[in-house]
Amino acid sequence: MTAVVDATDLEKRYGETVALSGASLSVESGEVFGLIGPNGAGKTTLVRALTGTTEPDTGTARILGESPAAVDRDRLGVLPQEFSPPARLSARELLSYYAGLYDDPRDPDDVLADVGLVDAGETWYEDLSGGQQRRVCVGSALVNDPDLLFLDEPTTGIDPAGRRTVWGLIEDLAADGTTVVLTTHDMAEAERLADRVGLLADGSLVAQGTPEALVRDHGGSSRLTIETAADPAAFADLEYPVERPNQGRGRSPDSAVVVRDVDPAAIGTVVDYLEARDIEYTELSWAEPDLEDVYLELADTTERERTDRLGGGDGGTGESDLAQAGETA
Ligand SMILES: Nc1ncnc2c1ncn2[C@@H]1O[C@H](COP(=O)(O)OP(=O)(O)OP(=O)(O)O)[C@@H](O)[C@H]1O
Repeated sequence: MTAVVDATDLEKRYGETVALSGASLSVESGEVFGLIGPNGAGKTTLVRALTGTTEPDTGTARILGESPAAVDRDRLGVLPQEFSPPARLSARELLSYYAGLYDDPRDPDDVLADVGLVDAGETWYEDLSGGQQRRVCVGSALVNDPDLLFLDEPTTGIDPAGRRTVWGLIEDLAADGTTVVLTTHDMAEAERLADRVGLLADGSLVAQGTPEALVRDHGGSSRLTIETAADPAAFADLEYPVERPNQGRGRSPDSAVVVRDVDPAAIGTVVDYLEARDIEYTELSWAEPDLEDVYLELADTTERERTDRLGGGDGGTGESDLAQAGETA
């Protein structure tokens, strides 16, 4: 297979801020590569360095076999995170306008249909909803039928049905051989669309792999979540590890405990334990580890490392985890 995106040791500073600190990645032809990571990790800067809109301080980047600034724009599609097209053009006019910039564009009406906006074709951009606007922007990155497509948070602000339209579109593009690099904060999106996922933290890729491999290597064990006001200390005699849920999962840590590593067949023993000790609970739910667990674990580990490096840490325990993650990358 041919590497369509090939970046080695990219570094980029903005004054004192280190946006990229040795980011390397390679994306093969026809792959969908998902880039995930916390706010400020460097995802947009990496996309900008790979698409020729910013120059890295050091390191090398090649896309479609050329330097990003030299690549034939007819072969490249880019949806930036911030994109504000002229407000007083209709959705159809905007797509026609962008189509006119290329030698052999797609029919704008087909693109309008692809992004699910046929009925809103005559509406001015400024009168579209936020999600519809984003869909027009996605369409504008597709009008030249690119071989390589960068989508920086394509579905932000799009409702669940619209998100599925965009997901289907990306799947169809990938099936036709388009190489896609996608940044997202939506772990379900990364897990569903990406052949491989790279986790960027603190300016470098700390782990890369298929979603399955990342979950296997870094996702930890299964979670049995018990909605209860009881303190984890009440579970001291339970034979499984017990912890508070991570706040990244949108739960108040005081309203639940998580029991790790319980086989589904053994859930009954945990229920017996709760009942024998009169521990009140409202709900039990069991889940396999997923990409969100990987994200929370590795992003948290990197943050602890960074804080320790800056001398403000509490001696966190993530060193060995990060070393392991580095080996994966
Ligand atoms: N043009 C710029 N000038 C100064 N600092 C910048 C610039 N662009 C990015 N940065 C800084 O570089 C770091 C990385 O930013 P970047 O936008 O690449 O992160 P990100 O991972 O895309 O974040 P988010 O998930 O919030 O979009 C941040 O600290 C940001 O403030």
